[in-house]
Formats: sequence, C-alpha cells, structure tokens
Amino acid sequence: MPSTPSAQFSLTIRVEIADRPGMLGRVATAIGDAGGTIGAVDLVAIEDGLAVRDITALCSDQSEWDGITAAIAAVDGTRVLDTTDRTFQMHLGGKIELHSKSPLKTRDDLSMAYTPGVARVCKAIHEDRDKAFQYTIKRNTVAVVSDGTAVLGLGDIGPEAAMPVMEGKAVLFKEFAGVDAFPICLDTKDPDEIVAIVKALAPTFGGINLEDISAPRCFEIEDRLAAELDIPVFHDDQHGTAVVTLAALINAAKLTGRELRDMRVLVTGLGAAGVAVTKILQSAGVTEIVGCDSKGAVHIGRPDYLDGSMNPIKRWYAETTNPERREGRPGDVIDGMDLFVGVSGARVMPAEALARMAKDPIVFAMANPNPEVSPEEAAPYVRVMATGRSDYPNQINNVLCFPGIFRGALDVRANHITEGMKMAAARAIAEIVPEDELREDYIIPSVFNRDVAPAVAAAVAEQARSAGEAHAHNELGFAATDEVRVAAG
Ligand SMILES: NC(=O)C1=CN([C@@H]2O[C@H](COP(=O)(O)OP(=O)(O)OC[C@H]3O[C@@H](n4cnc5c(N)ncnc54)[C@H](O)[C@@H]3O)[C@@H](O)[C@H]2O)C=CC1
Ligand SMILES: CC(=O)C(=O)O
Ligand SMILES: [Mg+2]
Repeated sequence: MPSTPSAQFSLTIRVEIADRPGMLGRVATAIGDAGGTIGAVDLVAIEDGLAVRDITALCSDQSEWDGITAAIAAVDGTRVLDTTDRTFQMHLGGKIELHSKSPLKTRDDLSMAYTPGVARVCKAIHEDRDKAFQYTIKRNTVAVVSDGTAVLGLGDIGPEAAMPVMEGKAVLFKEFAGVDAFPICLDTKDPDEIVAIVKALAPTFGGINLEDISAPRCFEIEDRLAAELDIPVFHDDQHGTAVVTLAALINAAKLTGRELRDMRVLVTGLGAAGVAVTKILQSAGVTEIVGCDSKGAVHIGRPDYLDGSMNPIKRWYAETTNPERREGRPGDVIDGMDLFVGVSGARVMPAEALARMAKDPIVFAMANPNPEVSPEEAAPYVRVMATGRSDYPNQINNVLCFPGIFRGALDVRANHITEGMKMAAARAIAEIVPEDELREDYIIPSVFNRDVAPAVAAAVAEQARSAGEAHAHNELGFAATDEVRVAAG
C-alpha cells in the first residue's frame, strides 16, 4: 500500500528564495521533512538575486500545512509570500456553468432560439408531450437532488453545504458519460415535500439521481418517486454503491478462489448504502450476512426488535440476516467473515479485529472521506483491501456506476432502472478487469478508465431492451448518444 499522504490538502506556496545554488534543494528537503509531497515547482520571477517560485505540495491535514510553511520560513534566505489552498480555489464561483449550443448573432438566430420561432416548438410539444425528449434538454439532463442530510460521511450538513458535492456529481456525469446533470439542493427534509418538489421538477429532466439523502427517509422517497414518475429515479448512495460493491466482490471472489454463495459477509452501517449493498449481495447469491448499525449487530432478539421500536427496514434486515444472532460491535462479530463491507464512518473497525476473519480476508472500507479502517493499519491482516478514496488502489466508488447507468437508461428512454439493469452494470464493471490481470491491488477498474461508463451504458441499455424496459419510441434516445459521441470526437 502506498504511504503517500492523501491529496485532501493541495497547496500552492509562493516562496521568495535567494537565487543561490542549493537553495531550492534545501527548501524541497524542508517540505519533505515536514511531511509534504512536492507536486510541481514553477518559476514566477527572478529579480535582484531573489527567485520567486510557486511550489505545489500535497499534505494530509492543517497541522502538516502549518508545519510545511514554518519549515520553509526557517530555511535561511527564504520568505513565504502566499499560500493558496488549491481545492478551495477550484471551488471559487462553483464548478459548473451553462453554455449555449446555438450562436446568437443575428435577428434570424434570435427569432429561432427565442420568440417568435420558439413558439412553434412549444406548440408541437403542447400537442405531443413526448416531443419534450426531442426538442428540449430533457433527453440528456438529470437532476442531482439532495437534502444535505447524509453528505459523504459528514452527515446532516444542510443543503448549502451539500452543494459542492452535488456540483461534483454533475461534473462526473458530464465528464464520464456526456450527461448534463444539474445539482438541486433542497431546504426541506420532509419526504412528502421532497416527493412533491421532485415531481414538480420532473418535466425538465430525463432522470432523477437522488444523492446523500439519509436513511430511512431515502427508501420511501425513492420508492414513491419511482412509482409516480415515468423517468428513471435512482438513489446513487443505495444502488450506485451496491452495483460497484458487487462488481468488486465478483472479482475479489475470483482472485481468492471463492464462490459468492459460500461467503460470509459483515456489513457495517445500515443506512442507504448498507441496506442496498446487502440486497444486491443477496440477489447475487450471498446468504450469510450480518449487519451492524450504531447499536451493534442487528437480529431478531435485539431489544428494539422485540419492543417494536426498530424501523421497518431494519426489521426486514433482522429477519433476513444473522440467524446465529451474533451480538456486539463490528469488531466483535467479525470472526470467520470472508468480507467486511464498511459504509458507516471513519475508524469504526479496529484493525486488529481483522485478524479474526477467514483466510484471505477481503475488506471494503468505503466510508468517505475517511474509511472504517485505514489501508496502512489493515495491511498486515488482509489480502484484498479497497476504500472509497482515490489515493489508494482499488477505489470502490459509485462514480464507476452512476454516469454509465444513466447514459444507458437515457439512451433507451427507460422508465425505470430495474434490478436487472443494476446487475448488468455490476457485471460490466467487473468484466473491465480481465481475469488474468486480477491482482490484490487491481480488482476494480480505475475511476479514470474511460471504458467503464460506455460498457455500463451498453450493458444497461441492452438489458432494458431485452426486458422490454426501453421506451417504445426510443430512436431519439439513441440519437442523444450519437450526439454525445460526435461531441466527444
Ligand atoms: N464509496 C462509495 O461509493 C460510497 C460511500 N458511502 C459512504 O458510506 C457512508 C454511509 O453513507 P450512507 O449510507 O449514504 O449514509 P446514511 O446516513 O444513510 O447511513 C449511515 C449509517 O451508518 C450508521 N453508522 C454510523 N456510525 C456507525 C457505527 N459506528 N457503527 C455502525 N453503524 C454506524 C448510521 O447509523 C447510519 O445508519 C458514508 O461515509 C458515505 O460516504 C456512501 C455511498 C457511496
Ligand atoms: C461516494 C458517495 O456518494 C458518498 O460517499 O456519499
Ligand atoms: Mg453520496
């Protein structure tokens, strides 16, 4: 496992350095000794025997940042002029903007794009509502809807604070699948209100991606919207995560010579992700599952099950898992498990407990931004390790799923994203890694692998067609893909 710091802090430090031989080397050593990793060094100016340089450095936290600037300042003949946090800089003014597809240079352009010409298009759609897919952004646009209640592992941080993540999802939709996604953060947590608002917004969109809405409200919201809307509704934290987890498990099982039906699995965190991961693993043949919530392992003998205070989804969980009624915290119930799936929060699993797993343990510690157990601590005990982060190998992140699954669903104008489409997506992601290339640190394709989203889209579209989920008049959907292909060159 690499021991490089995470790129959570990426800094550009502007430093004035005496222009003498060896000075840059001394500054570089000071940064390294303070825990930083140098990314780039650019010369800004040389004047009066002083060189001004921009040094880009990665570090893991604020104290390391302070240590780096102090260490540079302590080198004789240097002065720190400025420090820029590159992550904040990237977010200045937000991460996305709209562009017009049509030139607007003449009266003629204007009278087609807007009034009077546009009125004929409006009337055509008024006569046939379906034409919205042909003549508006609907066919290629997805709403990324959040109420800010379960943002990464940061919890209920509110709609404004959720926006950078939702903008990020929109960037990923566009980058990987050519889908135009728009972030919408709602100032309500009331399921009735959320359902009503999303339904009212639906005419604009070809799909709804629910994001970072906490359990158990997320289950009801998704079910109601999926039943009431004729466009795909997909809660990414549930199903995107489940699809990618299954993809990684298919390959980890192959690598370690196991069958899914023989595996024992511990899932920690029974919210949106944990429940959906459990369901997809059950559909894929896994039968022995134990789930832990913040009170410990769930089973039908637990006091909150017996006194009726457990919520319905956890009651279902208690009734379909943990027949042995294992009791305790995640570290207490891990004995003999083949796989640990963490979708809860940072440092929930003590590393030493992993020693009690079955032979060739597989650990997917997927909480963001920090995993249940760090790869460094887990390394002595596990054979296959994955996290949700990009700074370690084996990144299990729903970005491998949601762009492609919506691409496929929009292309065939599917009304729903079915279980079959999710399974097809999982298999497509798994198959990107050729069997003879599987390794402990390569069970899942990189999120930058440009083959992933098209492969997922094709598998999802094919599954929708063969299951009769593709819209009867789907030619326009296919055309949308062609345009994306043309635009992408
Ligand atoms: N790598 C990936 O692609 C994804 C990772 N996640 C991560 O999974 C975590 C959960 O996300 P969601 O399910 O969307 O949130 P959620 O709020 O719906 O569920 C979180 C659940 O974890 C439980 N939990 C918290 N601390 C716990 C503990 N110490 N032991 C056992 N359970 C505990 C909570 O009670 C809650 O039920 C977050 O950290 C999130 O970033 C979520 C989706 C995708
Ligand atoms: C990746 C993601 O969707 C999450 O951590 O919530
Ligand atoms: Mg999420």
